[in-house]
Amino acid sequence: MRLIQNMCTIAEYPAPGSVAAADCCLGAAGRRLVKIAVVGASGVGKTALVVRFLTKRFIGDYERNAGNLYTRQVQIEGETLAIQVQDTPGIQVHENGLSCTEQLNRCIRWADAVVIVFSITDYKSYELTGPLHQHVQQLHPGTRLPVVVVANKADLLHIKQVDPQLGLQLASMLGCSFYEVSVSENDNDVYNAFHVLCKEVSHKQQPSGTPEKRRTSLIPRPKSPNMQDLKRRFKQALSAKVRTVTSV
Ligand SMILES: Nc1nc2c(ncn2[C@@H]2O[C@H](COP(=O)(O)OP(=O)(O)OP(=O)(O)O)[C@@H](O)[C@H]2O)c(=O)[nH]1
Repeated sequence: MRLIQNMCTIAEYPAPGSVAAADCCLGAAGRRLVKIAVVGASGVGKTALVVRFLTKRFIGDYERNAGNLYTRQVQIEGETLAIQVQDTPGIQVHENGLSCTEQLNRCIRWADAVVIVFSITDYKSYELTGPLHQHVQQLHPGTRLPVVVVANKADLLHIKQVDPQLGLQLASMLGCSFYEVSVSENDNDVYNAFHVLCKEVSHKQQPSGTPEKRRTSLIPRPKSPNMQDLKRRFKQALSAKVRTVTSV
């Protein structure tokens, strides 16, 4: 697809701790980089969502993906950020819980933020959201990774299995933003979901005391009155008064 640039696969990630990985806060042209992984059960519309975000188009049929990485730039609060979006293979659910491949775990560890997608036409995909969120947080010990929950296929109301209210409740319980979208019908909500996530990561990446903050503290304060000058003027006024009094 022509609008998609810099595509590569999960296998090409720098290993955590490598020099390339340490550099990963900066993208091309020294822009700040935000890395987002899109995860969820198979068939919920992850690829469709990513393609919609990148191209504003809905194509309809996608190959089962092997984990492609896409790049685009986004304006967040006046700054152009480089965004890498990782599409991931669908997660299988087994009786004893999630079955995440090492490839998927590597991808989640790599990410600065995660989009968890379920389909309102697939209750099992909704049930996966809680355990998946927990799994994501476990792979990022010591920090709270920004996560957005997206309920897709809102256009398929006639075969709905999940009430949007349930998605909203779950997301707020998990402390995540929630978007109900129809990737096939609307690109605004899709964009908003990614935008909110990028903003959250951007704020997290900006430690206090960064140039932005320091700049504000360097704004020149109004000059305090010059004490020497004040004293001199006070003395002048006083002696003038004394002179007037003496002359009377
Ligand atoms: N009606 C409708 N169909 C959708 C929507 N989003 C995706 N689909 C369809 O759902 C099917 C699966 O979409 P994919 O994007 O391939 O899903 P996926 O989660 O990437 O699937 P895996 O690669 O198997 O993990 C495709 O036929 C899409 O056209 C939507 O919002 N509405």
